[in-house]
Amino acid sequence: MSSAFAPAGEILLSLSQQNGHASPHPAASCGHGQSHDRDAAPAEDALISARGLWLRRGGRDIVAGVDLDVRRGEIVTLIGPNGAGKTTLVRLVLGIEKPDSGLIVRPASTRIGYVPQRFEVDAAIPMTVQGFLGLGGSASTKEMGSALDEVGARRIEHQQLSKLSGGETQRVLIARALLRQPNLLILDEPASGVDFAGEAELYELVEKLRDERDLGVLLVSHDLHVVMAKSDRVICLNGHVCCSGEPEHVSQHTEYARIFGQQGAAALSVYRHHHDHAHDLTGEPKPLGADDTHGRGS
Ligand SMILES: Nc1ncnc2c1ncn2[C@@H]1O[C@H](COP(=O)(O)OP(=O)(O)OP(=O)(O)O)[C@@H](O)[C@H]1O
Repeated sequence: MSSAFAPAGEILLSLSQQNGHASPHPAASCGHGQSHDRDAAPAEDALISARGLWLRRGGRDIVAGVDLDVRRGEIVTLIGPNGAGKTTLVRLVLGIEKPDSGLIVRPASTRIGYVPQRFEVDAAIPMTVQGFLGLGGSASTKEMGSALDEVGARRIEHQQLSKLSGGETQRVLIARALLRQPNLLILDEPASGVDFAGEAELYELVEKLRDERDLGVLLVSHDLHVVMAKSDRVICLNGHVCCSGEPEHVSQHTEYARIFGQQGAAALSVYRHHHDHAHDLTGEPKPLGADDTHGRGS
């Protein structure tokens, strides 16, 4: 295995192909806005770029020839069936896992805030939300309060972590990620363990943070309705990239239809028909406002 590191931490990892990998999976070229050309240069304006990532474990390719770019101000969502390699791809992007081959470029200016898929709280260890946010000691009480304000969780500042609901826990984890002042937020299934209404609210929150902070967002989600409503680009993964691009394009791709069937087709139409109103967090209709720049409603 060979590796090359560029100055100033720009190229995190560049490995030549190993383990007898052939060329990228043939289905990884659907031409829906995401490049899958092994020779394509990483995007210059991306917060993070990956080219030709491969990870092989237990005799099979878990991530096979995947390209990825996330830029400021866009929400990119990874979808795919269980075991498709979504979390593994996130781990590769974060540098937690090392690919067998491929290239990951992260400019020195990129600051990542990460919200993990699972977070176990040991009820035997007493810790308030504020105490948790203060772990590591770099944030002031004011900064912690302000991050909790931003995620709509100020009122639980002094509650025990172990007593929080799923949605509250996710908000606290997002607040913790914001304390790093990220320009790239990576969330692995932020709505797992959250009910339907809470899920919609969480994605509203992610969209609000993207808008207000001009963040790039890389999201893993199973909820196709929300994905299709909130994402600027979708990457449908099944080891390799089945298809990718704007939600409309992805929804018309045969691989997407094969994986998600009727449920997948319905997911887009629910959100992308023309409409003259939006809905608030309680589901009540409201007029389209100036902030409904994406024209998304229900
Ligand atoms: N270190 C490893 N060794 C062997 N297999 C692994 C390893 N890491 C992940 N896998 C396998 O790779 C596959 C992809 O896992 P991953 O968690 O990335 O999928 P996912 O798309 O996030 O799934 P889910 O939607 O269920 O969360 C799974 O079958 C998993 O068991």
